[in-house]
Amino acid sequence: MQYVSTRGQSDPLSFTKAVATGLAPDGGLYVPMDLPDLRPFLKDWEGLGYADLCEEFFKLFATDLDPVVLKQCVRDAYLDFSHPDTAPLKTLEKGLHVLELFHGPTLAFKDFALQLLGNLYEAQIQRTGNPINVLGATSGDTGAAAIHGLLGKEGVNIFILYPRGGVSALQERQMTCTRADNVYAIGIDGTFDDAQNSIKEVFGDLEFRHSAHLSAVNSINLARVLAQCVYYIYAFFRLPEEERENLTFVVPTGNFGNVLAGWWTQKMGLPVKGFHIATNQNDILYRLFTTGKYEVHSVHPSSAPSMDIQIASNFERFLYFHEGQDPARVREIMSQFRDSGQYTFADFNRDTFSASRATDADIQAHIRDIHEQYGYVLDPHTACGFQNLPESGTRVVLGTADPAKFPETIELSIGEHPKSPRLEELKAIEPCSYVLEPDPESVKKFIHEHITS
Ligand SMILES: Cc1ncc(COP(=O)(O)O)c(C=O)c1O
Ligand SMILES: N[C@@H](CCOP(=O)(O)O)C(=O)O
Repeated sequence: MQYVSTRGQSDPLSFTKAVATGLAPDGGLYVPMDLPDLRPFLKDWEGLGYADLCEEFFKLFATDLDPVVLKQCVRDAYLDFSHPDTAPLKTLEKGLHVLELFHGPTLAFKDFALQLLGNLYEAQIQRTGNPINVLGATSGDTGAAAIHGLLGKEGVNIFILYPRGGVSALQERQMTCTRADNVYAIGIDGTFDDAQNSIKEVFGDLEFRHSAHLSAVNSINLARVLAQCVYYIYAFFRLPEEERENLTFVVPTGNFGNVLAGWWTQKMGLPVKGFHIATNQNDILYRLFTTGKYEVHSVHPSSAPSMDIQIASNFERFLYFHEGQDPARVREIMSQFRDSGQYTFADFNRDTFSASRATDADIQAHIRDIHEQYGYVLDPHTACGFQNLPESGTRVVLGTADPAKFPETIELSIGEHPKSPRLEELKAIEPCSYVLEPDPESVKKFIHEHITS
């Protein structure tokens, strides 16, 4: 399987090369040259455990990776998940389920891909003999999961930029209380978008990228999106047969990586009716999917802070398919968007997507209502999924984080203060963090100083 850039001006690469490269040299994102047809495999995959399913899925994509290495990477990735089902489906009532994706080591759905990516990077280091320096931007969860996925691995430094004051206190502790001397959690005065733009520019400096052996952990990295495809297939098989028709996945959305992964599985033949994009008050994707206009507004901090994002990087992967896999069109649209902060589609095809936006008041109301109705506690991101929930068919809401990461909002909503032992133990550790301007030159200087010292 080969991977091409959405902007069409970089050479196609194999899986291992595309994963190692992260952002394509032309600034685009890697996508499979062709999405494979999963339908011939689905019957055999039903009943597989999570790791086995993940391995079978990746065999179709990681075609240049030694199958023994792939097996080991996948096996190890899901060992530290605390639930025997890895991604359990919690039924609230017939036709309404929460897919709990927060039983991994950092209590958010990012663990599904980042534990695996950490192992793929370790295998890369062993294969090439080169160290890697990982650079990422986070609004809270990616940073924690990336750090955990790479902690203790030989030959790795981890640089994570996050908005100071823009992540929850416990998310910040997950990044700053590691006691590891190869982890650099860097607070910036700016938004997640500023951090993401800045690291994209750093990756765009190809000379620096190569000399510093930089690797990406955000969902610009193809392996992230592929790993996130697996739980949609797994969830489908966990539904009773009569609930598999008319299935909508409801996906709390920020950087568009999670819902894109689901949409790809549908394009590959998983029989899903549609996807519901659930944003918080930072609603660029809601506005796009309801009006056809993609326009940046400023970010307003919300009680679902990991989704305080305006410039959704995986929108470009959707755009590539929306524009008939025409990289020239992608370049034209992305360039206009970059210059003016907006793009209006004359003929926007929203495919099988619907969308909603939730304010902070809505988030609290959903946490309260679902608790009252079902005795179930939602985290604030998952709560966004209950806004304008599609009324018919089967709805599977993706539970993207453990409520214990956001105890203040839960307390305000239902008067309970959820706790998790994994988070409580961080409170005894002295945090270690750095502060930087979110400009690419400062980031490069910081990385250079710390990898050469
Ligand atoms: C808890 C949580 N929910 C939802 C999202 C949205 O996922 P995505 O950025 O892939 O759209 C994120 C991160 O963005 C998150 O951390
Ligand atoms: N919500 C994310 C934002 C980064 O998204 P990614 O999927 O591109 O890594 C976070 O928690 O950091």
